[in-house]
Amino acid sequence: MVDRANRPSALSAPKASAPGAQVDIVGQGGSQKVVATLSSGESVEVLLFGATVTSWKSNGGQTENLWLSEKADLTGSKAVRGGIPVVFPVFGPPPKSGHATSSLPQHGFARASRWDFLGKSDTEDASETNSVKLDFGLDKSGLSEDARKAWPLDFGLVYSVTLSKGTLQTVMTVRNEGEESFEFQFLLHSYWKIQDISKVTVTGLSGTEYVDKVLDATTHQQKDNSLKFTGEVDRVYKAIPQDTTSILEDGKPRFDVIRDNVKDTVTWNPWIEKAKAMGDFSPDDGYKTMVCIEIGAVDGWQKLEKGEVWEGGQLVKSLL
Ligand SMILES: O=P(O)(O)OC[C@H]1O[C@@H](O)[C@H](O)[C@@H](O)[C@@H]1O
Repeated sequence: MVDRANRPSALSAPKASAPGAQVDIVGQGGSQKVVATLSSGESVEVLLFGATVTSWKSNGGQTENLWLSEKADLTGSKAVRGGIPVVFPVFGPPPKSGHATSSLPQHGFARASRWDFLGKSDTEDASETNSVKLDFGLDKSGLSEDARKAWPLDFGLVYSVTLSKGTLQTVMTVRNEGEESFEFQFLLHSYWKIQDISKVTVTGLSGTEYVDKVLDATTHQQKDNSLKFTGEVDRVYKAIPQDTTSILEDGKPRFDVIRDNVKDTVTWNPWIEKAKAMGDFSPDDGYKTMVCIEIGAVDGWQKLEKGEVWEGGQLVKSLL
């Protein structure tokens, strides 16, 4: 699925421009975003702040696939509530002490840093003209002073967002550009837009162990092949053997989320009380129309030695 050999190196120049896609940079300051639209109408919007995908429309531009809070801060002051925030280099609250990420905020700095737009390019399949790849880059020089102090390592991230007719691919490349090795976690905190959470089932997790953060933070086993949402869910599924997790509505496939070189997936819905408690979550009953299926590498740590590169991400099919 992902051509590792042809990935751009961290912060390298983009390839030639893509035919058939309109790409614009719109807005000012912290609200600046890249908007790409295919000639067939599908579109994607990526806020430079956090390289957060805030909209993905398929079906000729008719179907919005991402949930975005009505109170999401889109000004570059705060991580976005909705879309696809990028979690790096730590997932959740960092280890209390003794780890290089310990002084970072929850979910790390990537979602709250301004990224560079590196450019648009053709996809790897030259015959597939109706698609466009957008590359975004972040390195040490793009961090706030606080984040740089908390994680003073030399790294280069390239995040590639590829829009095709019925799919969106989002892939991260992490490069160790320093002298010392470092450890990281990575997750794509994707908020999928659905019609009615009471009709949603998630499949493709059976037989997998998960940590239930709502129940008791201990490990359980997913016995059947369908996860339903009848209350708050916050689970970390680890080392999932199969590549695809599917979201069904009313028994009909809605999204296929395909992991690429990552093994873990978080399932999250805040439900009534937690949704109300979040100042930037709106409307209050918005939990009914979203489900987070978040692929990543969060069980333990990925280690990169000097000069090494890691890559992982997702391919998502919108099946409406
Ligand atoms: O409010 P935040 O930092 O965006 O996090 C939202 C949720 O993100 C999920 O990935 C975590 O598993 C939850 O525990 C957390 O509540």
